[in-house]
Amino acid sequence: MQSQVDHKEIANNFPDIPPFPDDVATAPLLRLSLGKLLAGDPAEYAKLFQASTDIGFFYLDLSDSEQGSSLLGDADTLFKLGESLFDLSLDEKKKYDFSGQNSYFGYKAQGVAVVDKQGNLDRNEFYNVSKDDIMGVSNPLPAPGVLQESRAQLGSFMQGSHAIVTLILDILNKQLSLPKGTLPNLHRRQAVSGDQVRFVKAPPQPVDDRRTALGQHTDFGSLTVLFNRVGGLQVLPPGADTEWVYVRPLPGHAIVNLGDAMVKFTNGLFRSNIHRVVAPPGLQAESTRYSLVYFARPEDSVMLRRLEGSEQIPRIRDGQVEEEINSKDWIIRQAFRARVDLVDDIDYKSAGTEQISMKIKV
Ligand SMILES: O=C(O)CCC(=O)C(=O)O
Ligand SMILES: [Fe+2]
Repeated sequence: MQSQVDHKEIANNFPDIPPFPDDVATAPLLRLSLGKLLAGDPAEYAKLFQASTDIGFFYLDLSDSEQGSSLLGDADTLFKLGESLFDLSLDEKKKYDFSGQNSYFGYKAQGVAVVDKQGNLDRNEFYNVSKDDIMGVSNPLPAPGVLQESRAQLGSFMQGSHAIVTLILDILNKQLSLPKGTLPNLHRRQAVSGDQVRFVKAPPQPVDDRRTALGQHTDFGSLTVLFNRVGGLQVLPPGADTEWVYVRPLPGHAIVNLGDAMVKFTNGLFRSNIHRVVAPPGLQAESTRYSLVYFARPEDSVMLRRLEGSEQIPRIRDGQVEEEINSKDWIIRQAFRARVDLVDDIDYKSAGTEQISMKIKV
């Protein structure tokens, strides 16, 4: 199993946020250094590969390189922007709900998705901003003034996040001995894709009714770069009879996880781990939880199937059938599967690629 994060070397908690409790079970995620990855450190490359196959989640220390520090600064700016964005009235925000037009960009109100088998509804709101819109790859969508005024900041955050995604894809490409550029070339920044920034807000929950805020899921793209300050994110580690454990937010770090596309590209060698968001633990339960995400997804037309050209990627087994689906269709299907307002056949539990990930039974 992986080494425990050493909390002593690094700041334990975020200023102005109640401490994350020490008495809850946390995921022993590997902690990688962006500085070392940028420097081409072989041991760090090996850790990246291990994290990608074992659990598909890791911490990335952004504080030890200029590139990372600049992204941390952009994330700070967007956390503030997220607060003003969600402070708009519900009527105003609902003007930017484009789900009726089969688009996952824009606003998602609280309480539209089923989170568990009892049929309880979600307890968080989202705003998804398209990378293509901000980068000028597609026509701009209507957006509230606070976002219109912040296009430069959004662009800077997207560029910084995408650069990290490209670095990680490039390293994994090398580790897999795939033909040069295979993975990065499926995720070009100027190509049409479902890449997006997501702002998330979850209000404190009533003391006697604390429930799942965001239902269990695997991310459906390639790589997710997540900024958390208040706890609540949980992962279900691989293996039989495992239990949900928290991912402790670490100052100066992003939480990075692999999505379904990486599982499909590697026929189950890499893992897209199931996760969810519950009420924050301990004293943090009284806090409003904001989080900030960059989702990198394959370009829209990319078919989500095993990549050719690597001996390390397991072959398609006899009788195994690969679904014929491109990135765009996969994302729409997964994004809307639990929406009471959009689909008749609710699938709250969709395991994404769990069935082809090699190390778990759900
Ligand atoms: O808010 C978080 O910490 C996680 C959000 C998440 O998993 C998602 O939006 O896919
Ligand atoms: Fe997620």
